[in-house]
Amino acid sequence: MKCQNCGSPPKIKCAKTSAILCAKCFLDWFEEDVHNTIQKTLIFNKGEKIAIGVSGGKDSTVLAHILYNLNKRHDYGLELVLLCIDEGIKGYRDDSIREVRKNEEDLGLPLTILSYKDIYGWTMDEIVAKIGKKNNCTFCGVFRRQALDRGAMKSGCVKLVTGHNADDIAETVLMNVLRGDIARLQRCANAITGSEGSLPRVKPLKYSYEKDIVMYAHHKKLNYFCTECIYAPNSYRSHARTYIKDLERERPQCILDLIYSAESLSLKEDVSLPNLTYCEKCGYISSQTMCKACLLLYGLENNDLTMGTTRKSLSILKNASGTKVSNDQKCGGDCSCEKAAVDF
Ligand SMILES: Nc1ncnc2c1ncn2[C@@H]1O[C@H](COP(=O)(O)OP(=O)(O)OP(=O)(O)O)[C@@H](O)[C@H]1O
Repeated sequence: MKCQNCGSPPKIKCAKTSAILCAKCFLDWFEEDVHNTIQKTLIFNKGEKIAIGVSGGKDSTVLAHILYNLNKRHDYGLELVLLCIDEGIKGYRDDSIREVRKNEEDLGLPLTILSYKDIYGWTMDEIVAKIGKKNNCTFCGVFRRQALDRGAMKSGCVKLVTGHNADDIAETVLMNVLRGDIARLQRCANAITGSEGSLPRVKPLKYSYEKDIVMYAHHKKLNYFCTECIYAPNSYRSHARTYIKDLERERPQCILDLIYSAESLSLKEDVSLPNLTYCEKCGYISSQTMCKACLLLYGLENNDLTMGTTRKSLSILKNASGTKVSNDQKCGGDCSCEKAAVDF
């Protein structure tokens, strides 16, 4: 067998295309594939300041390196900065932050680290000590989403880039189908998400397969942290992930097809979307009078250990604000393991 591109001894089978390539041709192909996504989806404009959300994991590490290289090679004209959120999870995030710092050194990009403790007054370790492991992913996802937004805005960035890959998005599509969440289903596969008032979030790896990302990191010898969050439960997402991995073994194209299916959807006119306003407490964009993070903090501070369940949140929100609330005030966020299939 030979590399299909240059005839050298082959090393890698691309998960996305099934092509057999040598390491060099694979690395070139992978970078150009991400470049094509960026070109096709028009996610950047020249001169923009962009925050890259870096957790120290493989996806965001690969994302930071590729964006850095493509920005120079193709003259995107972007000003790139790194943004890391420290959730306060000992034995997990403190270790991954060490990898983030290595990326900072390797790339020479400015890094900002913001902590839940500073923003919300609580670490995830403290939250879990209080509420247990059952709903902790809801807190983490909601808090991280806001923290990333706040961090990026504070640094003067106009967009936030995340390392969500094709597998992540296919899982989210499937979860939204299974939950019948049509509004999220329609937008969860977009390359740019985010509504008025919150920063646009972009996903340049949305068509990149997880297996190819791992191969890229391996052959580029990138440092990354690869331990699952110690608080991640047996979540709904992990079932979707297992199911898609099984399907992928039979037919690798299924990951892209799930994404294409969601991209092709359009909402019927009678599907109503929430109106956006600003949180009365903290001023963050919200579809209710109190944003999700303030609602969760309210529950924590008032010793309501059942907070995070939709019904309970709804009743607390009603009591706290005296206003009418809709079913949109569900748990949500960007944590990969939490039960809701949120758009990011
Ligand atoms: N603590 C964090 N700080 C900054 N960005 C984060 C953080 N956690 C997640 N993100 C962003 O959200 C994306 C998806 O989150 P996910 O939970 O899948 O990350 P991960 O599995 O910890 O790491 P990675 O996606 O980098 O492999 C990440 O690629 C990253 O861009």
